[in-house]
Amino acid sequence: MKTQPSTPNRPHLAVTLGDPAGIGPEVILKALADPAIAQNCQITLVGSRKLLQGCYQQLKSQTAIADPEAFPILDIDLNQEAIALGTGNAASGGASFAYMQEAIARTLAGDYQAIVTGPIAKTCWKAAGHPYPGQTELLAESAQIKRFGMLFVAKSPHSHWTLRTLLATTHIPLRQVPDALTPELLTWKLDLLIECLRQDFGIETPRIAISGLNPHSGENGQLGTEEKDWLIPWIKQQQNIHPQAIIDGPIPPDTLWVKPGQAWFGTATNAHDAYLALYHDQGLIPVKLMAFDKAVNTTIGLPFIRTSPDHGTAFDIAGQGIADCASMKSALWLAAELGSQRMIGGESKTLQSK
Ligand SMILES: NC(=O)C1=CN([C@@H]2O[C@H](COP(=O)(O)OP(=O)(O)OC[C@H]3O[C@@H](n4cnc5c(N)ncnc54)[C@H](O)[C@@H]3O)[C@@H](O)[C@H]2O)C=CC1
Ligand SMILES: NCC(=O)COP(=O)(O)O
Repeated sequence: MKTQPSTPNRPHLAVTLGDPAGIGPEVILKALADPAIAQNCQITLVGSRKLLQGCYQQLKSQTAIADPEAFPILDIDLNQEAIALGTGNAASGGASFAYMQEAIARTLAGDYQAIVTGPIAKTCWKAAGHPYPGQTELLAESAQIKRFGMLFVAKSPHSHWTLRTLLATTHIPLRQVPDALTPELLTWKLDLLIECLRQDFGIETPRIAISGLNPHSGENGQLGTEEKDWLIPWIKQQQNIHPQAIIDGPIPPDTLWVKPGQAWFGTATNAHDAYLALYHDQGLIPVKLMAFDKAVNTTIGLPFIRTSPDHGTAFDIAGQGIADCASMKSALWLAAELGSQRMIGGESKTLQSK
């Protein structure tokens, strides 16, 4: 295994390949073709060396792609013959699960400051006998953390404004959402968000917008009662508990995204520092509309940094060389930035040559 020089404040990132039948290896090697990334952090690739080599050899004549041998590789070569690009199955799910287990164990042992994960398919994990809703839940369980959150971070290339969206509930059926949403759940999600904004983004006096659940936030109970019954009183209570913050809401879910949309394109300057969406698609439809090629999925509440691109395994285009690596690049940048910040234990620091 080759090693890279260890430089102060240059965090060490474990980068898992994700599902080997998907676009994870391709977007990772494409992203690492930008030399600025490795200037700001140390990278160890976690996954099959053979697969990385195959990806590199296949694509090197048609696109800018890094030679995987330029990085240390934790080689995990599982069931290679049963894995076919574009077809996720139990073998590919078992492999991506093993990559994650290795990265998590070594990160918990102190080898890495951050894990950047390639996308996995939940169905393939299930087929391999690992029925987790996602990587987020595996990370939290392994770190023995009960309170964690899925926060999407995207920096606008138009205005440089940063969109931050926390999901209050994540991978559960829509039908279960109203019952899962409770004042207790929202209280600790909001606490996590406020702490993350302070620690990782240097925002001591955050402005946070909270979505309603029902159309028009229930229209005073006529279109749904959750807002009237508990969400409005809960927000008032939280405003008293967090006097340093401004907590707005419940904002009708359709209009909540107008201001961030304008801020993204540079036509508004007074958008909030973060948005709390009550369920997966309420938050991720606007995030992906604005920033599919930019957004980073981060897990907050863990004892280490975790980032990931916002997209999935894209089995439909795997092996074609056409996958866009921009979201993976953003995930690597953000992990390096947050890692170096936490290492110096200080204020927000923006990396060079971004
Ligand atoms: N962080 C993670 O591990 C995530 C995993 N997934 C998983 O991915 C699998 C597939 O999910 P889908 O809903 O189909 O979402 P997807 O993001 O994999 O694909 C949706 C569409 O976007 C395209 N696309 C995705 N990433 C792209 C890229 N980098 N460049 C160009 N085109 C790209 C795909 O070709 C497809 O047409 C599921 O099993 C899901 O669980 C989904 C989201 C995140
Ligand atoms: N839609 C977001 C998503 O699927 C993220 O999943 P994971 O990071 O928990 O694997």
